[in-house]
Amino acid sequence: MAGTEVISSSENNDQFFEGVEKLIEIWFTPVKHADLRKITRQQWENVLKIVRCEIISFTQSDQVDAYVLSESSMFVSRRRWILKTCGKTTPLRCVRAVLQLAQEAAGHSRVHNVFYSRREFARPAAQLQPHDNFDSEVELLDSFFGDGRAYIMGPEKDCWYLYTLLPLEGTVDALEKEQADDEDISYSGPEPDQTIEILMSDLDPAVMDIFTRATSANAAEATKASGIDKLIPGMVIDDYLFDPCGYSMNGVAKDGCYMTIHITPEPACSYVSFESNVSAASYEALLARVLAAFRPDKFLVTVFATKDSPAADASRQIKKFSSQGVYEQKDAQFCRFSGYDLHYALFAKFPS
Ligand SMILES: C[S@+](CC[C@H](N)C(=O)[O-])C[C@H]1O[C@@H](n2cnc3c(N)ncnc32)[C@H](O)[C@@H]1O
Repeated sequence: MAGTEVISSSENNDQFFEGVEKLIEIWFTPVKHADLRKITRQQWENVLKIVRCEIISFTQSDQVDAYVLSESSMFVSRRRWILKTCGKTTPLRCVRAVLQLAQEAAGHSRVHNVFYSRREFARPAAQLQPHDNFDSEVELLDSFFGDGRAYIMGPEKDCWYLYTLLPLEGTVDALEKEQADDEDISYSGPEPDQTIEILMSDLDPAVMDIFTRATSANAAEATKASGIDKLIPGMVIDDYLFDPCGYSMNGVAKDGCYMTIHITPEPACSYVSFESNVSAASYEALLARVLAAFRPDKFLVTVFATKDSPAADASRQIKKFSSQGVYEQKDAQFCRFSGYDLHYALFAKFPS
């Protein structure tokens, strides 16, 4: 597919694929009748050409349209757009086109907030501009959004980059209220929101085998054998098994929650990402289930939660998570943004 480049390593002839994704999430200020789902599939296909990837599957709930892509996933809801792409894709190159479509086709002209994040790539120099370094990514984001802030968390090789807007405390709510009054929508305050992401590397080869065509006949078989279907109950699953290996899935629930998992099983570069906006008072059990399913040697976890989210405390608990002595916490950081708290933590298996 357009963005797929499997590079051969000259050292050991192992196949290399950059599983690490770039993740962009844009929230628009609510406007009566505005809805990003008015953007047609053909229009999204044109946008994704700029990114160098394609739509391979689609599912939806009442609140969210979920696309499995040749390189990861896209989620579209009334006022939130999420694009997560791996390999050598170029998601930031399509932002201008998305902002234009949001205005012209969906009725959204005001950006409420933006989150762009990614882990350090296994091979940063192999990325295409602007993704070959964070400074260029920030420069491009600033050219769209103006008042962004950039953060780098964690130690150099395992660091996690984040760009977000930093409206003054209270401004976002005031803007939303003002907009709601103008539009005659009853304003019920900012929506509680939360996202947990678990980015895992150096995974158990026996688990990774499940995500090859040699072991699993199809995606549904891999989903069941790995226990992915049991991670979060009530999800309608749309899964895809690549040939000869590789796996992607989106899950959508009736209440609007989503989950998404992407797997690069090649032994030289094994990588799995898990993400969901499911709300929970504690993420400890979910994290334990994800780790038991994939058995990574190393993982980093991030939790964003608004102050009124049931997960507001869950993000603090991540700091204490130790998984019965299997993992050691290597680093932890905390940031307070307007309306959101963010926790980042890095874990590695205790040496056996
Ligand atoms: C799209 S998937 C999931 C990537 C994800 N970001 C992750 O967490 O690793 C990538 C895996 O599928 C494999 N693959 C096979 N055919 C592919 C294709 N046509 N496009 C993208 N990946 C493909 C890659 O080698 C890799 O193992």
